[in-house]
Amino acid sequence: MSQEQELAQIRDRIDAIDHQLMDLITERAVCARKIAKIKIAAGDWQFYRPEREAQILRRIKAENPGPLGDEEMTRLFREIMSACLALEQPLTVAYLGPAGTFTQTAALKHFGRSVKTVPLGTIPEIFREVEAGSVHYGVVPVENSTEGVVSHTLDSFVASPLFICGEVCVRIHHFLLSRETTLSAVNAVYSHQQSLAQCRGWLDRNLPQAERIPVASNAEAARLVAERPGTAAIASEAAAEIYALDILAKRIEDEPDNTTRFLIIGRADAPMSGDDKTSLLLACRNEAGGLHAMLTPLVDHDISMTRIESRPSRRGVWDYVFFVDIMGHRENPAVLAALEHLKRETLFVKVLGSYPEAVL
Ligand SMILES: C=C(O[C@@H]1C=C(C(=O)O)C=C[C@H]1O)C(=O)O
Repeated sequence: MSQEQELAQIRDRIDAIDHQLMDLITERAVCARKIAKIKIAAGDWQFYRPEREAQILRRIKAENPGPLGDEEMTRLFREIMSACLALEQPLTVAYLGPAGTFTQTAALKHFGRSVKTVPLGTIPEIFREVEAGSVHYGVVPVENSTEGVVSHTLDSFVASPLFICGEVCVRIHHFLLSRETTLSAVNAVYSHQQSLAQCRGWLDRNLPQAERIPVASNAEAARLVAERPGTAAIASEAAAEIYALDILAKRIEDEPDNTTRFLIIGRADAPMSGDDKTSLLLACRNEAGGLHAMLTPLVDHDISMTRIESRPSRRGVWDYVFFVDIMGHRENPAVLAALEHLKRETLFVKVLGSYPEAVL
């Protein structure tokens, strides 16, 4: 067989496979629609099921035979599920805008591209719109591996009735974007304060003369820079396209593993998926051994803590609340017992939500 004939044969096979794939995806979509009908008949308006989606993605990851990597395979299934869910109910998801922020990347990574993403200007606005029910979910950054906690997000939880129903991590790569074509023409760099901090070393070495100007978001920086000669923005690759800027330098973050964790907030948290986390807001007694008493119930019930953050409580000077993440769902017996124990040992305990551990 000539090389031409062999190629033609394999391409015929690919066409046949695509046809089969289309039939199967269609059959899957019809199933999702049937589920929607059953949900509606039962008066269940909870179309989006984060725990079910996490279970499906975990199974896909575990069963993936290769040669496609797990990340690629789960991404494809993420999009198929997103399209199926959109047939049941198109979700609206608010994120920290404008378009092109890493929070938008996080929203699309978590929900897939068949949702409608709604850019909002501030983190408190996202909380307000989700609370008001004008969007289904919100996505907010909570911590960065280089720069630590996003305090606006943690503080917003203190007075909010919302729950955390998911988490997603995004590897952050920063790009220097500008209308200028050389670094020497740049005399000011705009970005979100966290991004300026994440590229501090690179800026010190490559743009020591440029003023660093913090603005509300990276995408906002890109938007401003598009109008101002002599400036550059630190933002995502996506922002370069949206705001028609040139990329002056790629991947300028100081830490190559720079990752941001985002939370999905909604009016309810998630049922158990089998691999879950629970986020808590705790206040310990302001006395000797108070913090120890707060941690003992977790140790006693063999619960592993993945994070602890303290924030001023705003109730008095040197008074703190703690944001604690633990492994396990709040309905898990060991977690339930630990929560009961915690209620006795602390001033207050608020469960911010249980949710599937990030799969993607
Ligand atoms: C199909 C369902 O509804 C949604 C769509 C899913 C899917 O496409 O697999 C999974 C969970 C839900 O978000 C379901 O509840 O199973």
